[in-house]
Amino acid sequence: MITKEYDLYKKKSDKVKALFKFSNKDIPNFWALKGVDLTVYAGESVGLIGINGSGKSTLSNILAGIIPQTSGVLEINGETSIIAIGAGLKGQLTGLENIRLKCLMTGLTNDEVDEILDDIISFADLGAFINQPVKNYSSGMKSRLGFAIAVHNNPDILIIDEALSVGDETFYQKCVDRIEQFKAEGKTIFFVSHSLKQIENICEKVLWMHYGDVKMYGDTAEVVSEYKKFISWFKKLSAKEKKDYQNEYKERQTTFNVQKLAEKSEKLGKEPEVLSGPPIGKMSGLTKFILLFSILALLFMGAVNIKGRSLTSVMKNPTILLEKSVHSKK
Ligand SMILES: Nc1ncnc2c1ncn2[C@@H]1O[C@H](COP(=O)(O)OP(=O)(O)OP(=O)(O)O)[C@@H](O)[C@H]1O
Repeated sequence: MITKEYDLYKKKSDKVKALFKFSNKDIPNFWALKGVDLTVYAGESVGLIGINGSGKSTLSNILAGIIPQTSGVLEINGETSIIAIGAGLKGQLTGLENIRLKCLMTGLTNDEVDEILDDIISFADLGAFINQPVKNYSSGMKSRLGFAIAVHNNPDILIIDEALSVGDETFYQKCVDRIEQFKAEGKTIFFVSHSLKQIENICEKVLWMHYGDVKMYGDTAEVVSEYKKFISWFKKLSAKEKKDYQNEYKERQTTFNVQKLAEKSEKLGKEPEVLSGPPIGKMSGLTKFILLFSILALLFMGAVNIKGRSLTSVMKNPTILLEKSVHSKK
């Protein structure tokens, strides 16, 4: 059961302040994922759908290893590669430099990059723009470059987050052909899109995310049909009803907690596992106390050392730390 909790600090300094507070009550938090439990097999292509803010990108970034989950075990068999508009591309570098950089980062040698360079350039089909800084690219051009690099790195799991919604029809078809080839090779595809047409075209299965929960997971036709019913029901609501509905679900995302996760897991017969520690401001009072005590002890030992005094003499008379150091007296 994967969860993702974000801290909603207004300023970075609030995060530091939170470290010195022994109560965690006032720290605003938000559960973007409230326990996602899913098994996807090699060769499957899974579409991720849901209204804005339902958790699709959060889930795909966790799958790609870009951000860590707050709790839950994620078992990934193989290399992942994510294509999101502009993700991982460096704006100051040219398209060509970005290709080399991203390929080297995935472990290829310079010689190996040279071997696939022409193919990537030809797939991206950016003409002279390949030598321009990526910051001058349109979103469609960034998507072309991202897609070309990702597919040539030959991942086992390809995650495509809205990257095909900005390209033109010709490029879209070229990507679909490549995705079909990937599927035939037994690779797994996660495809995030607001275009149900694209989802129906590419995916056999669909995961419908709804305010951090899995609303439905199953065959594309079935899930898309239920999703369409929901969208048309939602559209018919008055502006106030829509707002109330959204507020109610958002509220559930702020009041969610480990206890509720445990209850949910129990219902599903699952054991919740907390992997990573809580965000720093959310550590328990005792942990914060131990951490602060250790920092103060280190600073104290540092000061004793700098002053050239023995620990016992400082313990007997701490004010000698304020005197000139023993070294400077010499
Ligand atoms: N870094 C962050 N800090 C705080 N909240 C975040 C952060 N990233 C995402 N969120 C919140 O988590 C929720 C899920 O966001 P996410 O981007 O995963 O949704 P999405 O389904 O991909 O939305 P969209 O369709 O608009 O792209 C949203 O309410 C968003 O505001």
